[in-house]
Amino acid sequence: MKNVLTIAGSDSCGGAGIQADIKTFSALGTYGMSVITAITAQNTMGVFKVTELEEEIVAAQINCIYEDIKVDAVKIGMVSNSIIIKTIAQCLRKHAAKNIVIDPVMVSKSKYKLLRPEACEALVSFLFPLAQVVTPNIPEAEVILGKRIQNVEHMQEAAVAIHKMGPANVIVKGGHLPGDAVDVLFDGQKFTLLSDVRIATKNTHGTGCTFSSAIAASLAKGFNIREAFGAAKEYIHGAIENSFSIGQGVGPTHHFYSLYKRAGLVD
Ligand SMILES: Nc1ncnc2c1ncn2[C@@H]1O[C@H](COP(=O)(O)OP(=O)(O)OP(=O)(O)O)[C@@H](O)[C@H]1O
Ligand SMILES: Cc1ncc(CO)c(N)n1
Repeated sequence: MKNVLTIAGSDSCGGAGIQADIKTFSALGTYGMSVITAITAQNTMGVFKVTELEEEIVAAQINCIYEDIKVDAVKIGMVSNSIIIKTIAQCLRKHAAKNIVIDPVMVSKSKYKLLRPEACEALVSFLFPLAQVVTPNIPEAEVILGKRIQNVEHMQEAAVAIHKMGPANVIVKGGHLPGDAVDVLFDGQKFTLLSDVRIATKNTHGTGCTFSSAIAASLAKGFNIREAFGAAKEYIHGAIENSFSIGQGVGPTHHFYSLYKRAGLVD
């Protein structure tokens, strides 16, 4: 069994954040662990309150895990302030953490700010250089670079520019552009583009969290970055295709659809 850690925020309605990450790790046959950075009160309609945790308890959670358990990959999601960002960077350096996947979460689908604007610089300068891969969506890449991204060519340029900020690989996700869902990987030398038909659904709560967690689980299993990208793209496609409506807003993706089908729990 490979062990995968998520360092992220808790999503009370279970569609994104820590909860989506652990479901993804489990569905992909890895053992999931968590370091919680913030507690969000959210549902399918929006984020209503956020409490950031103290950096001491974030550091203690990370140290506890690394001092006892071999961590095969770590995914970092919502980290809302620069003190917690610096603490995480320090702890991961101390433990020589490997296979670090950074999803630079900034704003929820409902437009709530999950990263303090003044902390963006810390995220880039302290965490990006530690990453095996960073996975910004289009609005995140636009904030990081201060530039509009309107097509696949712009996504490729953005991947090159973000690569210069220190990560070994960059995947710019195209979920926010119209048309097919095209994602761009840049490894410092060449591009890999993966494209899927866009699934017509409103239920895409947590797609970014799920995608980056699938990459982390795949890296933990020994896949190289291109293989991990392919496995994550396939996983997110199935999870969105089988997404469902709970509540009144944006519903979650489905992590265990193939297991449920085999067990006769769904049609
Ligand atoms: N409707 C869709 N159909 C197919 N693939 C999609 C769809 N929406 C997003 N994707 C894919 O899902 C993955 C996540 O991309 P997306 O841009 O939605 O992430 P995100 O905006 O970070 O998500 P979140 O809002 O949860 O943070 C990418 O591989 C993207 O191409
Ligand atoms: C805790 C958390 N992390 C990430 C997202 C992604 O938007 C969210 N909605 N909530």
